Amino acid sequence: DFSVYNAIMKGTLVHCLSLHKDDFQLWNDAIVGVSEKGTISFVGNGCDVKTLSEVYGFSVDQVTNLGRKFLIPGLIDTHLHAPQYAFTGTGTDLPLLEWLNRYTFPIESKYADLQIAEHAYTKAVKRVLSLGTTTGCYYATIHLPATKLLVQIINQLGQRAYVGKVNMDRNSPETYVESTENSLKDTEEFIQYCLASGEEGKRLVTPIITPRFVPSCTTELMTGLGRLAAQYNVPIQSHISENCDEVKWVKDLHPECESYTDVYEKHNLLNEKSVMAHGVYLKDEELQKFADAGAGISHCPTSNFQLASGVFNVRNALDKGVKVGLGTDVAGGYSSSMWESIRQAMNASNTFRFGREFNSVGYREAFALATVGGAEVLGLGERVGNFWPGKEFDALIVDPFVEGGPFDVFEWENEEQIFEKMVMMGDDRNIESVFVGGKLVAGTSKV
Ligand SMILES: Nc1nc2[nH]cnc2c(=O)[nH]1
Ligand SMILES: [Zn+2]
Repeated sequence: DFSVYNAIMKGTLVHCLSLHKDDFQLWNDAIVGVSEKGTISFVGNGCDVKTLSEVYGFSVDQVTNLGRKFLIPGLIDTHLHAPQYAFTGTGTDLPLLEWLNRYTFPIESKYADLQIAEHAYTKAVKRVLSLGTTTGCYYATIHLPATKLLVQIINQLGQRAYVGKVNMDRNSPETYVESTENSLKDTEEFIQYCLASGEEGKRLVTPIITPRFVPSCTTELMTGLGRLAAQYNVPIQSHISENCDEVKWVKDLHPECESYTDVYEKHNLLNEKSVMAHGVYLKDEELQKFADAGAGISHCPTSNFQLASGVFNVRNALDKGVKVGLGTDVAGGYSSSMWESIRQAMNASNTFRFGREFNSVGYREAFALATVGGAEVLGLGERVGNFWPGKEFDALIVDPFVEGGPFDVFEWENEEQIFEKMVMMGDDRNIESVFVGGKLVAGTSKV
């Protein structure tokens, strides 16, 4: 029965089975079968099409030949702020706490207006999809209606996502703050709204509990959020130890806690479903708590450099057994592109190598962090991140040879060098197709 396949594609497949260096695979002339349901049926390497077609029951003329184009997993942005997309690339002059008050809170407060929200959220989601981000873990704002609207927009545009209504009931401007009671009530309504938007396993959007960060949330609010997370069995995201002044502030606010990590832990906000952004200043004991809890870190190097926050040591976190993915942290980060995050993750790791021996993160590993790493951090390791049969076909067709593209390829270069050029210099001009769950949702081929 040939109709069980949605597509059969032949091209150069590049993916990572895990973060381990031996699990990077680049296969010329690989063949991937995509089922009717949008999942990966099979992956063939080094076999001739005829034999494969007999084994898997497709006809040879069903095969789309991608030539020397690459087939790679979609990129996973484990931390971005949808409302901040509007001012991405500006406000690059201040450190975190000043940046929040001066640029971020005034912009986010505008999302009380649904027209502004619709316009900006549509632009934001379209942009990241076209750059190859097939899964995004989003912060919205404190506003329930606009956050529901973000869910609708993501569903319409066909991206896979985690979306959080932001919670803030202290240390926030008068124009951008909520009462503890409303914060919890709106969060619960938002969770129910998302969960009702489709069946488990088929839904594109998952609700995520989103205390902005410790300074923005009272103990009472954090306790309530921890309870909601457990009651609805939903993931949790926040920020942690991003900046020195922030860490000091949290210490002053919570003298009863041993560490920043301890604050989240004591409020039941640190578990295997938690994604904490940054973690630049986490002590080894805190990283150990992350590893023990199964909590993940979203490493956002572009943001860490832009806000002059500091440099996260990915190698150390990985050595301690902590799950790590990459994020853009737009607009703390000046780029919505996960390709930029990959490059900045390499730069960040290279800073630990200045003048000494250090096993820094190379391009293969950074690519792994942006795919399988992100999937693990979001608890989606069984569903996305690479081309393992049975997983969702969340994938990109990348054309390194595109006319007018951002780099040139020379005839003596091999496939891996070409792929490395894509990782280091490629952009949306090279991204021909973006698939989520087997459905074409963006790319230059989609007009
Ligand atoms: N980078 C970043 N850090 C934060 N900490 C609390 N809020 C934010 C935010 O919006 N961006
Ligand atoms: Zn952030």
